[in-house]
Amino acid sequence: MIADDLFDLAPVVPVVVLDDADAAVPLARALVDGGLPVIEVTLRTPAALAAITRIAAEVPDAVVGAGTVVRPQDAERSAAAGARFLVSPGCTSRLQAAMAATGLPFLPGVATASEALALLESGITAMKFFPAEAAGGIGYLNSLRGPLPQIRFCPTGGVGPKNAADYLALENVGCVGGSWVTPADAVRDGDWDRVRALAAEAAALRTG
Ligand SMILES: O=C(O)C(=O)C[C@H](O)[C@H](O)COP(=O)(O)O
Repeated sequence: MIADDLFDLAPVVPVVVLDDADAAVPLARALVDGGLPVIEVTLRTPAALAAITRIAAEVPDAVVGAGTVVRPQDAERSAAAGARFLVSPGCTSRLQAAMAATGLPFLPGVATASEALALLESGITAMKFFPAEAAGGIGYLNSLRGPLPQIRFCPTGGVGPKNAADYLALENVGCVGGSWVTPADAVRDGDWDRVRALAAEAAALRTG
């Protein structure tokens, strides 16, 4: 799988923050059952790597990756834990090299045309656009399409049920990411029915 393939698996990538690795498997099952097999577990909590390992081992239909990859060692550790893709909020040359060295597909974060151009020089055409709403939103992404039609983005940051369909309608958007599918209280309370329902709504966003 290359990074561009991630875009074809699901319209929405849930961005998950897990404090308890025991919640990882039921959470992932709820997302897969709802129709969202691609799951980004952020490395924001000590439980994250264990959560990735458990999902990779126990939920075969899920494609679990690591988010918030910000240091070169995060890339190696995520790969060792079983992550199948990597996502970073921004990128540096060291971080790019470390992510590439894992052999995994990765979505490096960009917020400007220059950052996108720097990655394009390495042949990278799939990127995260972060923080999507704060960095210019739909208008900005649409403006990038003229000079950079070969790049497809996963906008994340401020994307939710109100604007996700509008992002997905852009030709240079492959999928969107966001935390709204896995609200903190639902995860804390183990309300997997709610997560499954939110995932089903999100999975239905891609109209064609
Ligand atoms: O953790 C990372 O690697 C990030 O880059 C940030 C997340 O993707 C966004 O914080 C999700 O944004 P919301 O959907 O607005 O909550």
